[in-house]
Amino acid sequence: MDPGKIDALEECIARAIQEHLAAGTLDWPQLAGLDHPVLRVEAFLEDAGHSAGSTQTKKVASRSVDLAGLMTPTSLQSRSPVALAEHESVSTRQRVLATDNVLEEAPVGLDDAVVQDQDSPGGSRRKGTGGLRISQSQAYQEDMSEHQRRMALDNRTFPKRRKIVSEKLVFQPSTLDKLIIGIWEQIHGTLNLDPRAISEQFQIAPAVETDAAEGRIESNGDQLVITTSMTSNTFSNMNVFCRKVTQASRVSRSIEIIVQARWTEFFDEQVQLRIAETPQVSPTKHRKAVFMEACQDFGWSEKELRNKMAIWKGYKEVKDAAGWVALVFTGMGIYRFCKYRVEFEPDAMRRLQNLRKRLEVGADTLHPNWRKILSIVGVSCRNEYKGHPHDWVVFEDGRDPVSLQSTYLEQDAYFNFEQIEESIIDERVWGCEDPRWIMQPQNAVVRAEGGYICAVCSFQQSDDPRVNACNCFPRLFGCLKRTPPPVQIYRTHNGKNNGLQALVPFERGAAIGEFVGLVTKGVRHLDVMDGSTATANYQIWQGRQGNFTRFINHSCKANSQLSHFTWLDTQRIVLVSKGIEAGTEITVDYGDRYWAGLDKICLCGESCCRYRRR
Ligand SMILES: C[S@@+](CC[C@H](N)C(=O)[O-])C[C@H]1O[C@@H](n2cnc3c(N)ncnc32)[C@H](O)[C@@H]1O
Repeated sequence: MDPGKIDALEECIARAIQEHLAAGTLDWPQLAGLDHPVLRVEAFLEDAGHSAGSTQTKKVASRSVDLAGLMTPTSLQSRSPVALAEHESVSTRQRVLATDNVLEEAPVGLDDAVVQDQDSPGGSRRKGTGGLRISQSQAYQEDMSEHQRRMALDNRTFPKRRKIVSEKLVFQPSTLDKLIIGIWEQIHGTLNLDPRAISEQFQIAPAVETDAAEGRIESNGDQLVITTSMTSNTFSNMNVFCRKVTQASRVSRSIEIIVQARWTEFFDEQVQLRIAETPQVSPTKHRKAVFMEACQDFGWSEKELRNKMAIWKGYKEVKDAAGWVALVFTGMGIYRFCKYRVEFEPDAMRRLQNLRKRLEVGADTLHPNWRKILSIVGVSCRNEYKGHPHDWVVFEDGRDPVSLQSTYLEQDAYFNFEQIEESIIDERVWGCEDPRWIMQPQNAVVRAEGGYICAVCSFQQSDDPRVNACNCFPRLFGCLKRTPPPVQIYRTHNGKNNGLQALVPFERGAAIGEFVGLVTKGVRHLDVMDGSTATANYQIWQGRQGNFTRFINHSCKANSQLSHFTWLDTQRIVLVSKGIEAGTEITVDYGDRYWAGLDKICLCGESCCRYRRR
């Protein structure tokens, strides 16, 4: 089919539907019995082609027509007061959408069908005029309560990927900051601490002769020689092998550090034991004797061991403050941190202490086997935190995390929240259709071959990483397996209940996650995200299902933004960073409509706050 012709036809069909319905008010008495009749009109265009089996069907129009707005005064008269009240509120609501001009195409039918007659006394007489355009009239007093709690998207372009010079980040991140960020990155990384995987890794790592299907790794004297040809099969084997070796070396780094920290404890215990046995000898002498014994066993010089011990002592101090979890998941930063000891002051240690439980939440939920590695140093402990990392609410002051559910039970005894990765379509509302579907002209040709072109970068999109070339949001679409991002739900200290905190920095333009929930419609007086395409208006409700984006608070000077992005012809709402520092609260601007008439005041604390007063 010629895409140009289809577009023209689509236009005609849509106009024909509109004109037909706009031709006059509906005088169907049967409508009177319904509270809020909505007619859904869908049009499909089929090109049967010349040969059998080449039929192509294409949806060209999808409209929801609010029949309430097209009813004549006669049919309205016979309706109940409740229905009339509903009718009033619907008309007001739709006007709000129209005047805000948020929807490119609001549900048709009502806005121009019911207009205020300015000439009549009191201005309240209604007249049916038909017509399906979005009203520009502002004559109605808006009923703010009708559209409050509805978040709007920021339709400006995505934040550009450049690093902003932060007001606070005048200095480079301190070594402690680097250490902490390194730990969070490991926790949210691919470290595999499953004992079976570890033993497999350790079998392959020291195995000098490993026969990958076509590649071969052999020992040549004291060198490793890798003979392999770069065919895709061999490359794939090499990828697996390289990943295993890298994993093994990361795991062995974790083991090395926990063993060295534990050895330091053994050393001190040994000194204490000797002092207890022969108290007449001075502690310094005992210490020296134990030290010399160790030098001999290690085969190292005094200087060598002394230097190493200084660093290992640092490991132990980090462990005493932040727990074993900090050592198991530590990045390379710990060596520098312990070697130079520039930040080993009480404040830093307190900061690490306050992180301990939070790190454990991340490690227990993302790496349920991590504690097993501690058996190497004779420590046994069970996981404390089960489920999803975002099933827990953490505290900045180091208090024990609490279950997410427990933080809402007071307001809602039946509160529960299912963590989901992809939005769920509310079938009662949409049947088996996804209202987020977008017909992108540039995909008219490639779609027939199963392809999709990104409207932003013009490269091909695919869930298969080998085919995908769109790199707009690689963390979310097309490239990597999605894992929970390094963020935690935490208890805010300024009355906003829970909020979302960034554990690592998110550079400007980076996607943090997708706003997912139940894709529905018609939710009122609850927090929802309004979304719209050219053919449908929908809402995403996160009341019972969703992800961490459900817990983002508003700020009048937000550090992230919710924007549209079309992935595989389906509109997605993506949380994009505007430049976020590690340890700060992630915020978005809910927009005016959310706060309009809402019985709450904004606690963002910014000098530019727009909703400080009711
Ligand atoms: C989407 S929820 C965000 C998570 C919420 N704080 C919670 O604990 O579930 C939106 C609600 O959070 C609160 N909130 C978010 N931002 C706020 C702000 N800047 N000032 C006051 N309350 C805020 C309001 O109660 C608002 O209705």
